[in-house]
Amino acid sequence: MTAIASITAREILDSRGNPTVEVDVVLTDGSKGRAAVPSGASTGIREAVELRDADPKRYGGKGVKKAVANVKGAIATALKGADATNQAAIDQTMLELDGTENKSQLGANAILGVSMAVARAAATSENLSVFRYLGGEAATLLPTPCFNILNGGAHADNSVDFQEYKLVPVGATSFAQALQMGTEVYHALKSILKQKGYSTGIGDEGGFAPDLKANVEAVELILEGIEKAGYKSGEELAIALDPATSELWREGGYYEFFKSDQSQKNSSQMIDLWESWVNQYPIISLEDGLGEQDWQGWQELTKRLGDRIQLVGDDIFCTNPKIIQEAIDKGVGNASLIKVNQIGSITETLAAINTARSGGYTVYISHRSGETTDDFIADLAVATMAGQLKTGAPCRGERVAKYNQLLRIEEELGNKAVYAGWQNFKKP
Ligand SMILES: C=C(OP(=O)(O)O)C(=O)O
Ligand SMILES: [Mg+2]
Repeated sequence: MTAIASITAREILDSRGNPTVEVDVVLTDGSKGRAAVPSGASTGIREAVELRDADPKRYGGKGVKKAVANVKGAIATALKGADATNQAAIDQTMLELDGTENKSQLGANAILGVSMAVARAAATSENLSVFRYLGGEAATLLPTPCFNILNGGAHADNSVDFQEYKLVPVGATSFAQALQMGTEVYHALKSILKQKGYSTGIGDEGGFAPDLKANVEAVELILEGIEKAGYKSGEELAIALDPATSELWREGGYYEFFKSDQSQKNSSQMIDLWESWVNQYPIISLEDGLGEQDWQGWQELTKRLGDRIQLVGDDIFCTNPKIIQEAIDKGVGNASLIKVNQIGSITETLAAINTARSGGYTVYISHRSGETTDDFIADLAVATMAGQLKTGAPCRGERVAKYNQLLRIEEELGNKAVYAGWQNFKKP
């Protein structure tokens, strides 16, 4: 047994300039683990609680001193001497100490920071990479990266209603090649935007954030970028979308395109829109195509498009095993996004993945729009053999930290490494 000797924490900044929690764990054999917690902007209503101080004099009420104090106080005391290699017991101790359904007592940001830092320290103690420590010998699958190269919605101050237009290098033969392909198209897109007189300023996840004339123009520009970079769309690179439509949902039960033309659509008109896009373009994955409030619409969407493309639940599932099970039972979606801070511990994240898989759903590991250079999710994607990961554009330090870690993992695996490519997707 390798016991926890000490746990400390501090308030640091994330990529949006908001405070977040960083945790340091030291074991009795001297092994260390550090982790930092991400933060979303377009959050699901049923996510675990991110504890913030609400003191308007510090960071506009966004400080995390309380969460930090909870790590240094109650959590550090409860876990001192605990076996760091028993992740399930570590996480269970924190859940019991918190005692709430949504982690509102200690904060999901406090609990998750410790959960990840303990896993890192335990991996170090066993002289293993994190992906190997969590995934064992079987963990050889490198995820297909989904590069969010055009940002809209809550992640950019532009005219685009939909949040993420992602490039998926399904036809690559290795992760390194996928990264190269995605990056080449990213640069090609930049020159196309410049040529057309659009801004090349970027949004929260490093994708470009131009003021386009229509939401669909983003898809067409990306297809142009693929061609300009010398690749074939639909074969070598395809498109994944996260319109994050919970943000567009209004009380009256309709969707409002409030950034572009103020037009409205009901649920079935939204499904028609997606169907027409899927008919026209090489779209292989659609996340939050309808809002978290629209379960009935989701059932219809799944009936209409579930055989053709991946339908990912993010806001609607919140990485919560109970909600994922409900979705499986009701025929809602066919894939689950997995965000560690939506549920707030590593053990529960793994449970969410197992639940999704038990219903035949694919799993898709994800960053948050507010990130740090912590690269834990790169290892998690390989450890769980998820086969797909999104962590923004191939640009900005906090995004490339994850992609670069996957290059290192691929190198460590050598000829055992397998690139997921098309594995989770249907060809358009
Ligand atoms: C990454 C996302 O954004 P956020 O972190 O803002 O929820 C998302 O919606 O998938
Ligand atoms: Mg999403």
